[in-house]
Amino acid sequence: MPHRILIVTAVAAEADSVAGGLTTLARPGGELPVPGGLVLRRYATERGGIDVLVGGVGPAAVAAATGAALTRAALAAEPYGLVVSAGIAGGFPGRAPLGSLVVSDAIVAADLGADTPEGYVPVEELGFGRSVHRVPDALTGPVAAALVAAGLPHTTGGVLTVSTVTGSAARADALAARHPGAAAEAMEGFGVAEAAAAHGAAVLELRAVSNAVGPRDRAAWRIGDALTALRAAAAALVPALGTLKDRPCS
Ligand SMILES: O=C(O)c1cccc(C(=O)CC[C@H]2O[C@@H](n3cnc4c(=O)[nH]cnc43)[C@H](O)[C@@H]2O)c1
Repeated sequence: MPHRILIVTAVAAEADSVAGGLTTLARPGGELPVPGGLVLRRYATERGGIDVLVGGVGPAAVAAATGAALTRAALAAEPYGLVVSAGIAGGFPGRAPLGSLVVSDAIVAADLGADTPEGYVPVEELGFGRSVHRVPDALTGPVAAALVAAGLPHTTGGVLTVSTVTGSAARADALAARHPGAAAEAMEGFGVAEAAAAHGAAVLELRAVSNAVGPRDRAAWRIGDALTALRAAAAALVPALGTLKDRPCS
């Protein structure tokens, strides 16, 4: 069975960057509707197909969209082996500078738990659910190597999924202390990961840093630079994506 990959972004600008990078090596294969008013943009490579989906902002919207795309693929007997959550993100200062890339070694729901007088308690400690998808080295390693080969600055680390963008130093410090391996925060990775895991697909998160995690400073955002980096990463990854083994996260 050919290797099939689904790349999920939150918004169209991110999907445009990914598509721009893919088309340096992959052939456009048209568009396909997905139930729920979604559209897949399709690309063909020598090793299999890559589909790009705009799944919406936030973990709930993107999980629903990713689930719809995965279900369509399963019903069509063309399941995805790998799902990639891609887009812009906030980078933790000192770990992921503006314009650089982050490859996930873990995808973490940073606020899926309970606040208690003793502090935050993740769902695992409450006795239900999970808040972490660990990404195997077999996925993270080749992707990071492809970015190195293309000369693209990157960090390998945890990517936090939040429902509220961090806007204060106190919140940034609390997240960094609770998740010392975190390199970036965004709003979709965990939703994509939950949908992928439900279908037995491997999952990876790839982020380009548009802003620092910390006090809100809209003037300091570098969304254009991040979208340019995302495009370069997509181009660099086409050969690597086709060689990755399908390994679900743990
Ligand atoms: O209004 C603000 O202060 C603000 C700051 C950063 C980002 C936003 C967004 O609405 C973008 C959300 C969108 O982009 C991803 N993203 C980018 N930077 C971050 C971040 O620092 N923390 C969380 N998400 C971020 C996210 O995945 C969404 O798709 C607003």
